[in-house]
Amino acid sequence: MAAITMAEMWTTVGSSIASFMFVWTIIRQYCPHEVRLYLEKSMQRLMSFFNPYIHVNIHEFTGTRLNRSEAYGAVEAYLSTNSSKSAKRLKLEMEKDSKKIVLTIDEYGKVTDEFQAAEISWALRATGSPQQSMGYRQNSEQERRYYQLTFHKRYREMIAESYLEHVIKKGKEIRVKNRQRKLYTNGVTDRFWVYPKQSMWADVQFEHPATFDSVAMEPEKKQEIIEDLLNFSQSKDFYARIGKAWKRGYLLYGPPGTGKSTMIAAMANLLNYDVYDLELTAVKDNTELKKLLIEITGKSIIVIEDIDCSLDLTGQRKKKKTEKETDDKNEQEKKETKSKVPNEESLSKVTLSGLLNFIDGLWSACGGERIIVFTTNYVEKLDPALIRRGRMDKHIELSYCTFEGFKVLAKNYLLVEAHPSFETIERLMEETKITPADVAEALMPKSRSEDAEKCLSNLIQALEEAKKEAAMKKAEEESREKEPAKDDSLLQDKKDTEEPQ
Ligand SMILES: Nc1ncnc2c1ncn2[C@@H]1O[C@H](COP(=O)(O)OP(=O)(O)OP(=O)(O)O)[C@@H](O)[C@H]1O
Ligand SMILES: [Mg+2]
Repeated sequence: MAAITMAEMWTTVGSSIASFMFVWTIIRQYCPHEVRLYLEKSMQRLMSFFNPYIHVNIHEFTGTRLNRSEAYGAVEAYLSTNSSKSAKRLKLEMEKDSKKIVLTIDEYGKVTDEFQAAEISWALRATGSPQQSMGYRQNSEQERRYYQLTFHKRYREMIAESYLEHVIKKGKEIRVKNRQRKLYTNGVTDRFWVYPKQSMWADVQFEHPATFDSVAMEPEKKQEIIEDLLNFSQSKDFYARIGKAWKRGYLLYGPPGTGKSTMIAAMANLLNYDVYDLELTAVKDNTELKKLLIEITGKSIIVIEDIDCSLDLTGQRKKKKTEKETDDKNEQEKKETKSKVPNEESLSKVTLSGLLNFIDGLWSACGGERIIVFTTNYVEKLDPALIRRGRMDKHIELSYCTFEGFKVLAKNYLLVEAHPSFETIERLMEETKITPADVAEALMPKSRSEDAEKCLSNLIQALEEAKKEAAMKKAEEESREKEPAKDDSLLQDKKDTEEPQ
């Protein structure tokens, strides 16, 4: 009797489910969109009464904002790392400003995640009607996508307190890693005055291939710089604790061709930062400098190349003090800078104080996580205030090529780590000065037939020529030094012979 009742009961349940499904299908197909939404919501409410699972929705667009929500973007990036392993419905995306293609779950696709032994599931859903969706323009009728996070209610606290933070943090990191980095320049500022709403910076994709592996310098020094940079990029909390803006200044100095610009590219590639190449001579005045600064985002390197030639920043303070100094000295100074600074006065009114404010004034703290790099060939010409620690925190000298530096270049250019000619090269490098740029040029195969052997002999030849040239220069200088003495002695002789008369 009981068995018959059970069978009957299951039949009744089965047929009720079937009729419900039938009615639901009719509703989905024929009911107006608003009615369907209303019924769906009511159903969800009813189900959630018995359901131990909690849902959290992260919408692509919130309120009236036309921009995608940051949280949605972060979740999407986070899910792109594990969804390809477990989800069955995937979609391929390539966001604007992203250099990578990403696979994320497609609409109605699902993916599971594990965190502190809790099983969490993610799904991509959409409300509204897809037919009416028009790109990013939103209204209540259009399709709105959202990620739905589902977990058991016993994990409520853990999810709210740590899991969501973990997802957003990881997602942001992935987005930063995947984004296409930019190289900005202010060389075309005129367009700002024509179209005031446009950015003062023009940009191109940053694609410099230099890395610290390709920079020729002593391994210990290189390691120290890498650690310094990595330490800076991970020290947000430290800077907040000590009450200092999250930025760091590097002064790279040394003769031309020793790798200053190469190192900046390597820094940007190491930290995944954008590069803002600031052309000071194209900045009209201090106000414009401030405007440029405000537009610079975080995770960026601001570069001012050849700071000694950019403007007469070296002299402006001193000029006031030394007005009474002899005209000769001023003439000499003018001659020294003239060749490097064409029409500087007519181009820019940026002052030293404007630049000092740019580096560490109140405005410099907007944005955070910035590195400022100055490069110069003549560190001694710079105003001490400009390069004092706190402004330029780390001074790095890039100098002539050492044997260690050569070994890096030989490995990169020729794939050679040891060779009988290395001994000669080491000896010659101790005897003469050669820039890494010259070494790199000598090691570069000039035709397909040039092998490592030939390139190394090219370098030996270049070193020998540099040695001869240096010897000749030295001899010339010595003879020039002796000449006045010779003249003096001739004069003395003449005097001696004239005196008895
Ligand atoms: N330390 C280095 N390691 C690797 N390559 C280098 C190094 N120095 C120079 N080079 C090579 O020489 C070329 C010129 O170097 P770079 O432009 O970095 O020199 P620089 O110090 O910025 O010179 P300048 O003072 O004239 O601007 C680069 O393209 C690079 O190939
Ligand atoms: Mg350079």
